[in-house]
Amino acid sequence: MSATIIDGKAVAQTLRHRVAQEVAALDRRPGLATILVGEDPASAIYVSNKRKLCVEAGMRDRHRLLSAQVSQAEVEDVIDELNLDPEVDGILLQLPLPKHLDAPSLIERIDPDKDVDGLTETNAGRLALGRPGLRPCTPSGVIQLLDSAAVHLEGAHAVVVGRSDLVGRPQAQLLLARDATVTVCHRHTRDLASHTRDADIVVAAAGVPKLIGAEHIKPGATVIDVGIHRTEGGLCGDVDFDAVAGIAGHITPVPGGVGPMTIATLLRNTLTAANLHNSSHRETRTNGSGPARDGVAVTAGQP
Ligand SMILES: NC(=O)C1=CN([C@@H]2O[C@H](COP(=O)(O)OP(=O)(O)OC[C@H]3O[C@@H](n4cnc5c(N)ncnc54)[C@H](OP(=O)(O)O)[C@@H]3O)[C@@H](O)[C@H]2O)C=CC1
Ligand SMILES: Nc1nc(=O)c2c([nH]1)NC[C@@H]1CN(c3ccc(C(=O)N[C@@H](CCC(=O)O)C(=O)O)cc3)C=[N+]21
Repeated sequence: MSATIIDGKAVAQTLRHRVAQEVAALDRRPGLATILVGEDPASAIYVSNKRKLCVEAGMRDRHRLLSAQVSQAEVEDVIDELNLDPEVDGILLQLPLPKHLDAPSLIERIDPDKDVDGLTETNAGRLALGRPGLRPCTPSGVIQLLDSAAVHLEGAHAVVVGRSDLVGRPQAQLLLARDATVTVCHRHTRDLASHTRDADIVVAAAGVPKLIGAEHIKPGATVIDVGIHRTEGGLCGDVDFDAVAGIAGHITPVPGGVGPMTIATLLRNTLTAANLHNSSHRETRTNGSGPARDGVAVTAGQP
């Protein structure tokens, strides 16, 4: 094995520690609300991890567990209530939702300034236009991992495998915002390996176990594995780690790579949202002009 392993667990811990320090200095504790519909065991584990780390960072934890049979209107009511709750700064609607629910319209119902997943049309639009806003946690965490390993992004050829709303598409936009030359691959891509083999950076987010093998990677390239699969042999990603680690320059493991960064970034986004709410509250008190609605105080190029 020649690749340097990017330790997502360690980078995530550093970020969570930084968030906790900032939270401790605030007058008001930021609050994160998680909504879980149904009993999918993997989703339940993710949400409980998010809640545990939220409390560890000194934030307020709100949780709504809804039955798998809940109606669209009932979920809408929960979102409306959390949108109005001044103690809630961030709302996370865990995906996927049961098939009878209309996920896009529920996501769209979340107040964009509480949308810590960065999935509303407003925040997706802000990202597409390079404006400040809340960014999706996983792709934003990937950028932070690349930065932690001092991987050069400007002018690099980055190939993103996948174009989902949650990962691939925002990942491509974040890399573009950092001046990478970006190729996006998907199910209709002909000859995937011909694209990835040319890449300085490959971000694998296809949801296919061990899709990316040695034949897909240029020697010395950076390989980021977003995929997570539970198999009989334990967790694995979209990358065949053992095969690729012999060729890549940098590689993220599964577990211990992107996953922990997703949660740490969720906490950072909740802090960002709280700072926004605190400053708009102050403005309301001082000049009575109402809450600032012009976006979130982070710079456009940041993850
Ligand atoms: N570590 C973490 O924090 C997170 C991990 N994940 C994991 O990441 C993976 C991707 O998640 P998500 O984006 O939500 O998944 P989706 O299923 O929503 O999207 C998968 C994307 O990959 C593309 N794709 C599928 N098969 C291939 C293929 N053979 N070649 C090229 N492209 C392909 C699809 O193309 P098309 O659009 O044409 O259908 C689609 O755009 C999953 O394993 C998921 O569990 C997800 C979120 C967070
Ligand atoms: N609205 C929404 N936002 C999400 O961000 C979201 C979602 N829905 N639905 C599901 C995916 C998946 N996801 C993960 C989060 C943490 C780990 C994680 O911490 N993984 C650990 C391992 C944990 C384990 O043992 O499974 C690791 O990779 O080291 C993985 C995956 C967030 N997602």
